This record gives sequence, structure tokens and C-alpha cells, in this order.
Amino acid sequence: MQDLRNADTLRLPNGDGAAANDEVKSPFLIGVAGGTASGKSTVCKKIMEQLGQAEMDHTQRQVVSISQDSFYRELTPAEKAKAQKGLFNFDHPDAFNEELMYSTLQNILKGHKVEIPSYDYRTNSLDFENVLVIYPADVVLFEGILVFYFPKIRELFHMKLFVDTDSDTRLARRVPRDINERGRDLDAVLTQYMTFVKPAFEEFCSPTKKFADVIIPRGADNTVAIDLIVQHIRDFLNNRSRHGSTGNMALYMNLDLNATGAGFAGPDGSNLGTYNAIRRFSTICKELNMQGNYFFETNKNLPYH
Ligand SMILES: Nc1ncnc2c1ncn2[C@@H]1O[C@H](COP(=O)(O)OP(=O)(O)O)[C@@H](O)[C@H]1O
Ligand SMILES: O=c1ccn([C@@H]2O[C@H](COP(=O)(O)O)[C@@H](O)[C@H]2O)c(=O)[nH]1
Repeated sequence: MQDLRNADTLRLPNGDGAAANDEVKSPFLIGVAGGTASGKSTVCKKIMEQLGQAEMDHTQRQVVSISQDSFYRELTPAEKAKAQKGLFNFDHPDAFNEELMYSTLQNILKGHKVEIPSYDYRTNSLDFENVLVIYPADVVLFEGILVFYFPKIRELFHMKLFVDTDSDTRLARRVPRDINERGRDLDAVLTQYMTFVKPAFEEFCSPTKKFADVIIPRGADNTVAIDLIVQHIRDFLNNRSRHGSTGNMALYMNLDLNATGAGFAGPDGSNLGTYNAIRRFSTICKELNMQGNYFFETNKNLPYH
């Protein structure tokens, strides 16, 4: 297993509290969207496991996963009363603190340590007693139903995944989870689902699928897709450690290999490693397209060959 600790450093310009010569780690930021109970957290867990990070002490982790639920905004007493009766819409974009989400992700990208409260679904509130400390990492996964909804947050991701699990399966998973883990009763779960969850999924979450680079049908069951994503992350990190922090993911994904002079050179003037990594990745993707396991939204610059 590759040691992700040596993957990259980014030299920040002056500002934001960073000294001119501070070497800070800028992570590869992956957004993971999908409907409720589609398997977003399970997919993130599998990615972490395959990168050898799941069992590690969190202070040592080089791959971390954060939930968008930690950015629900604090409710007013009136809203809280509604929430307790299942009458608050937690699936609407207004339920989230967009500014805090944006500034936190920016800080993470600058390699700053950040603290994120966990979310208590039983009390419908943030739990500041249980704070997750995010140390500078190489890969940060940010998962939630609406992570691609807000344009300026969407633009921060280097890679966007959408976990696409059919709605019957999602409901069948959500009911026992909400009863067993989130302190709800069957009636409340079904009423909330029909009143808020399902309509909001159709209005706000499902349309964001078009922004995904990779759509993962069947979620964590799709081991082929997960293996490929993990391989892609490894390739990216290898590329970065060879060529420095200029191995930017946007370039990596959008490079037009057919254009004259396309490619980006590493410090030694060679771009062969990157070129090969992209070719390998796109070839595998093409094969998987044919199997219907895994596919890309149209990216005209991605070299299918
Ligand atoms: N592939 C799967 N097969 C069976 N159960 C699953 C699978 N993926 C997730 N689950 C279960 O479904 C529930 C929701 O999964 P989770 O990953 O938490 O979804 P999300 O993060 O999208 O809400 C959890 O109880 C989880 O254990
Ligand atoms: O207090 C709350 C906060 C959120 N929810 C529901 O949670 C899901 C999002 O979490 P997933 O893990 O992606 O399912 C969302 O559909 C909200 O309805 C809640 O019920 N109570």
C-alpha cells in the first residue's frame, strides 16, 4: 500500500495566516452526493479502507471523510419544535449553513486544521461535545445529499461522485436506519419521507447528478467502480508526488490528449507518467461503460480511445 504521507505539499502565497515559506498540504477534495441512504457513507468508508486508512488513528489519517450533515444550520426554537414533530424540511438547501460549509472547505484546501461538530439526529442539532478534528490530509471526502447543489461549493471539488441507488432500495434502508439509529418511529419516518425527503430529492438532489464526473450505480455493491476510483486516487497522488503540487486534478481530468502540444510537463520536462495514467484510466472506464457498471457524464475532453 502506498504511503500517502509523502503525497504532496503546496506552497501557499502570503496570507491567511500562512508564512511565506510554509509548506502546507492541499488535499485532493472529492464530493460524494446521492439521495438519502444511497450508500454515500458506505462508499466513503470503502474508499478509505482500500487506501489503508480506515483503522488508523484519526490524527494520523491521510484520507478523511466529512458529512454535510455537520453543516446543518442551528434551528430556532420554533423550528426545533417543528423538527420534533417531523414537520421541518431537512432536505431543502435552506436547512444548511452554506457559508460555513464553504469557508470550512476552503480552510481544508489551504491545509488548515479544522474542527467539525458531529450531528445528533435524535435532537436535530449539532453536537459540539463530539467534535471531529480534521488534520491536514491528502484526500478529503465530503459526502451529503446536496454537496453539488451550491455552485461555489461544487466548484471546489477535484472529483465529483454521485451514488445512484434506486429509490425503493433507499427507502428500504432508511426506514430501519432511522428507527434503530436515529430514534424515529415508523409513522414519522414514512410521513417525513413522503412530505419532504422524496419531493426534495426530485427537486434538489437528483438534478445535481449531471455535475458528477463519475456515477456509481448500486453504491457500495459496485466494487468495480470503487476499485477504479481508488486506483484513480492512487494515480493522482503518485503523479503529484512525482511532479509536485502543480499536478492539478482539473488539468488531469480535462486534458485533451489530441490537441497539439497537449499535456503538462513535470519538473524534468516529461509528461509521460501523467499521459499513461490518463490513458490507463480512460481505457478502463471505456470497458466499464460497456458493462454498465460505471460511467462518466459527458466530458468531451476526456480521452476515450
Ligand atoms: N450495499 C449495501 N447493502 C446493504 N446495506 C447497505 C449498503 N450500503 C449501505 N447500506 C446500509 O444502508 C444504510 C444507509 O447507508 P449509508 O451508507 O449510511 O447511506 P448514506 O450515507 O447515503 O445515507 C446503512 O444502514 C447502511 O449500513
Ligand atoms: O435532524 C435531521 C437531519 C437530517 N435528517 C435527514 O437526514 C438525511 C440526510 O442524511 P443521509 O445520511 O444522507 O440520509 C436527509 O434526508 C434528512 O431528511 C433528519 O431526518 N433529521
